[in-house]
Amino acid sequence: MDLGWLLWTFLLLLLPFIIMEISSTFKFHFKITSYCALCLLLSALAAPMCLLRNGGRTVENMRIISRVVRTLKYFFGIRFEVRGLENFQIDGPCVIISNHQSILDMMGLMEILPDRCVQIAKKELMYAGSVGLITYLGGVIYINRNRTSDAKSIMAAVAEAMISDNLKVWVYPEGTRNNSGDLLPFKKGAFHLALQAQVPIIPVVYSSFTSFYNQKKNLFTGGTIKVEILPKIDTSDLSEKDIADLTERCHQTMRQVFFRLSNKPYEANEQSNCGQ
Ligand SMILES: CCCCCCCCCCCCCC(=O)SCCNC(=O)CCNC(=O)[C@H](O)C(C)(C)COP(=O)(O)OP(=O)(O)OC[C@H]1O[C@@H](n2cnc3c(N)ncnc32)[C@H](O)[C@@H]1OP(=O)(O)O
Ligand SMILES: CCCCCCCC/C=C\CCCCCCCC(=O)OC[C@@H](O)COP(=O)(O)O
Repeated sequence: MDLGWLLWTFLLLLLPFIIMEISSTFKFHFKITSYCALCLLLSALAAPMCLLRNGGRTVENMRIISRVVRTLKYFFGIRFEVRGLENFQIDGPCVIISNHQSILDMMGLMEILPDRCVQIAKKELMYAGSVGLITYLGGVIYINRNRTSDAKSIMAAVAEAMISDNLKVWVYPEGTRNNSGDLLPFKKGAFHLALQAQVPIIPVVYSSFTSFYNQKKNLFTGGTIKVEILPKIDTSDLSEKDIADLTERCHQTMRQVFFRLSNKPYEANEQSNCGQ
């Protein structure tokens, strides 16, 4: 057999794998594009409802937004198993911290969002068309992650608003999306905020998406997300010097729960979270 035939046979054998790869890449991008398109569409539908009902930018709009966003999961075969909802039943403000894996997190966020709760988001989200508009109408607080001093002064103002307006604030302490199957070290903003406002912290953990959503493997199928709302952590006896410790404690607790919910054996983390 000459070399040409050998090459053609080899290519022919590879063809099914090439087709499978192209079709899975296509399917993945199609699903992600549909997700973004649906977010834009639902936001465009929710915006007039918010304006008609509440007139402008207010946390009250979050009720409408969460009801609308909760329909998204049916399009993508996502189910939620929620435990610990009773831990949200506290009077007054608190800081809620949770892990952040992907843009799909908006479904998990809205699935359990308590009343009078706004989120901290990167300012770039403001420019995401109708999604930006709906975040503005819902009272989302924007921060510039490239300017620590600006972010800090905004957080200080948020601490005051939490008390005066009885707000809960949802922060992703990893500071960015992370779909690695582990938690990133936590930034300290959420913990400063809780101490400045003298309010408790409620950790929320979502199980790993990697079995049904993985950008690197072009994987996006339906799946079940386990969610656990943990008991509140009191901060009333703590001061600035305890922040590193508190951050580390929350990180460790959430990491343990994350591994348990994701059915993965717990791997002790040698690296300290402090000073990150
Ligand atoms: C249908 C469509 C859907 C609709 C969806 C609607 C909902 C939308 C939901 C949207 C969801 C969107 C989700 C998203 O967009 S996630 C991305 C945006 N969110 C975040 O980044 C939140 C988490 N980040 C932080 O908390 C950071 O700490 C910030 C951003 C505040 C600063 O980060 P930075 O990297 O710049 O600095 P650093 O953390 O290394 O800290 C540096 C030093 O400063 C000290 N320090 C920090 N903070 C404070 C403070 N407050 N007072 C006094 N000091 C403070 C700190 O101790 C440290 O000092 P030292 O300890 O080393 O000495
Ligand atoms: C006319 C302008 C049109 C702009 C179109 C923009 C398209 C965007 C459309 C839909 C996006 C739906 C996503 C829902 C909200 C996702 C919030 C989110 O997850 O933000 C990521 C942020 O937490 C962390 O960002 P990085 O991981 O640091 O990066």
